[in-house]
Amino acid sequence: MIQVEQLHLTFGAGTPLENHALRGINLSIPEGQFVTVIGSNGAGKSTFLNSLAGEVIADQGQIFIDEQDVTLWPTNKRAGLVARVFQDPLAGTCEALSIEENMALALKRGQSRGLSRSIRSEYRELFRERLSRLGLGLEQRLGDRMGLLSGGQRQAVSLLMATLQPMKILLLDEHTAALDPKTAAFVLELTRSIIEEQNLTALMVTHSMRQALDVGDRTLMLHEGNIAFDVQGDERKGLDVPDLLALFSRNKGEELSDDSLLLG
Ligand SMILES: Nc1ncnc2c1ncn2[C@@H]1O[C@H](COP(=O)(O)OP(=O)(O)OP(=O)(O)O)[C@@H](O)[C@H]1O
Repeated sequence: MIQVEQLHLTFGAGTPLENHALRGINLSIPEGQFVTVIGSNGAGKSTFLNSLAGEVIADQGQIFIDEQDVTLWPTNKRAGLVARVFQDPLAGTCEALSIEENMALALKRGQSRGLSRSIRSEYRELFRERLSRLGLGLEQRLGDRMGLLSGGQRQAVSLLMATLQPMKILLLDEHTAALDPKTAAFVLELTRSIIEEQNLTALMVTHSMRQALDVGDRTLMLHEGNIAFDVQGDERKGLDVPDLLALFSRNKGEELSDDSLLLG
């Protein structure tokens, strides 16, 4: 469960480059809900995810995860609660390390213990079991360097790594955008099944309005650092891309000028 109250964040406050990126976001997401997040370039989507992950700390407002006030917690303290997968398949893994070393690091996320002691036979079995569900044969390649894997294989492993240890909140920042359509569909289906199996609360940023409606339980649109609309349940069912555009115009009193949102 995520509760966000009056969240504000300004970059470069008091300088000529001052940018009020988050402007009083209020949001409540129940446990197990899968929320898709859309919005034009610069709307504040990544900044919002960064604030949930603890990578940036809000200037005002509060964030609660499972009723704990995590507003001032740094990233490492939130590691047992929040995990992320980024757009760039290279971002979530270390290419010089093997698949099993990467997975061992993921298992130790937020802890200070070293890597060498962590790869034990019991973990290998767990890694093999998780990798085998991908159907990519990676369970036979535990010792291969991550750098040998394709972008889609790496992104699938990143997703497994993010969800390897118990956690509550999964943040996906356009994690399929750099993949070809077939691989993107595979990673998206994997995402869906992991979220469902582990009953995770998830936010997925996408630049495709179509994908935002096809996936998950609820769709939010951010605009200029705040929520322009928020649809779920019966209201969301049956909505099409033009309906989202109309919803935006109705709520904000302006037309959406960013065509990139219609992609996909
Ligand atoms: N570290 C930073 N320092 C200064 N300004 C920043 C920083 N990070 C983001 N911003 C600014 O905050 C605003 C929101 O950026 P953010 O990256 O959250 O947008 P976004 O909705 O994710 O956009 P995109 O779809 O282009 O990724 C933008 O104006 C951006 O330039």
